[in-house]
Amino acid sequence: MEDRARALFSFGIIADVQYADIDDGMNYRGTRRRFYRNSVALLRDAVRHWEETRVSCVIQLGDAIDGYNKSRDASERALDTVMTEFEKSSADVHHVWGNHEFYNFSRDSLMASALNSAGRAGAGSDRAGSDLIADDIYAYEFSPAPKFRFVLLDAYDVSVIGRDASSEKHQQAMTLLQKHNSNADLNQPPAHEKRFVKFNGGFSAEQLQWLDAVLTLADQRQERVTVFSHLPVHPDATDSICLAWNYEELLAVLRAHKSVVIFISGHDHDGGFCTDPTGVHHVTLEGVIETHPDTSAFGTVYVYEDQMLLKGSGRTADRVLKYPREITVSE
Ligand SMILES: Nc1ncnc2c1ncn2[C@@H]1O[C@H](COP(=O)(O)OP(=O)(O)O)[C@@H](O)[C@H]1O
Repeated sequence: MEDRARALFSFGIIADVQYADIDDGMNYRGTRRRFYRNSVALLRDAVRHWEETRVSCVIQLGDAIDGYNKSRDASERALDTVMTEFEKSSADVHHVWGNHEFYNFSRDSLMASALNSAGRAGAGSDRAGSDLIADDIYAYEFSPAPKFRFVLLDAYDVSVIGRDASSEKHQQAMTLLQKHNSNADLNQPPAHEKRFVKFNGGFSAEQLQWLDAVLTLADQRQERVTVFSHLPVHPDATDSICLAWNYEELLAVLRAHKSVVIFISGHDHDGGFCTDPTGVHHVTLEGVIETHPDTSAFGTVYVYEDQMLLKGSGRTADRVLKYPREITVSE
């Protein structure tokens, strides 16, 4: 691997910590063990590593605490436990929201919680004060270093779990879900288009338009853009059940902009990776919750002029992520 000291900057990535103060269990299909209590210890190790590495920022890719906390009236306590570890980071931590955020909290309470990191975008954002794109859409962008831009997406913008039952977007999501899924239990996937389950969601037209505008500006400025979302959007980078509902629309926006270099998501605890024909790399990060206490699952990404190097820890693999296109002054 290239000399890491020469990197322009570096950042940490971690997904699906899903902490709960309960004994180990299994995933729904009974195929993977879940280490609910130990997951916070793996997070602690990751933060310690990033402190030593002196990363510029950390991106938490969603599902910070597990839905089990809700029924045990332990959501706030579990969130405090996880946040205590993130607070040990001297670098800013940016939080993406996943399905388990919505099992524990309403959208309004998330907006008012420590999981709303939009204020940390600061001067790097194009918007004064780094506002969200709308009062109720948790998506924002910022520049972690000159010529680089990070975009955090809200994959539960149109969803049943992420929207109040009385809202238009909830109705819209329910109509879409029931059109594709006729099961009585909407968490049970249909035979085809398995992604149409209640624990997934999608991006509104408003969010797609905003992303398109951010990427247009980034193209003009010749920036390199990395996009983060809880749900994966590339069928080759994940199990089909884990995809965002309207992943094709999101992919079309990414493919239309030469500034986009990497897309990073969580949700699929087994992880995944592919490179789109456009050259954009899609990384689905392994979930901490299904990671044995003896190992780990997180990444430290070293950013260079022409590529990023993902240095994986434990079951996360190392990857060389070459940028798809040269950027030249004449472009
Ligand atoms: N095949 C399925 N049929 C019915 N319910 C399911 C199925 N798979 C998952 N679920 C339920 O959907 C929710 C989310 O699934 P889970 O595996 O916990 O997601 P995550 O990977 O985000 O933790 C849970 O309440 C789980 O019990």
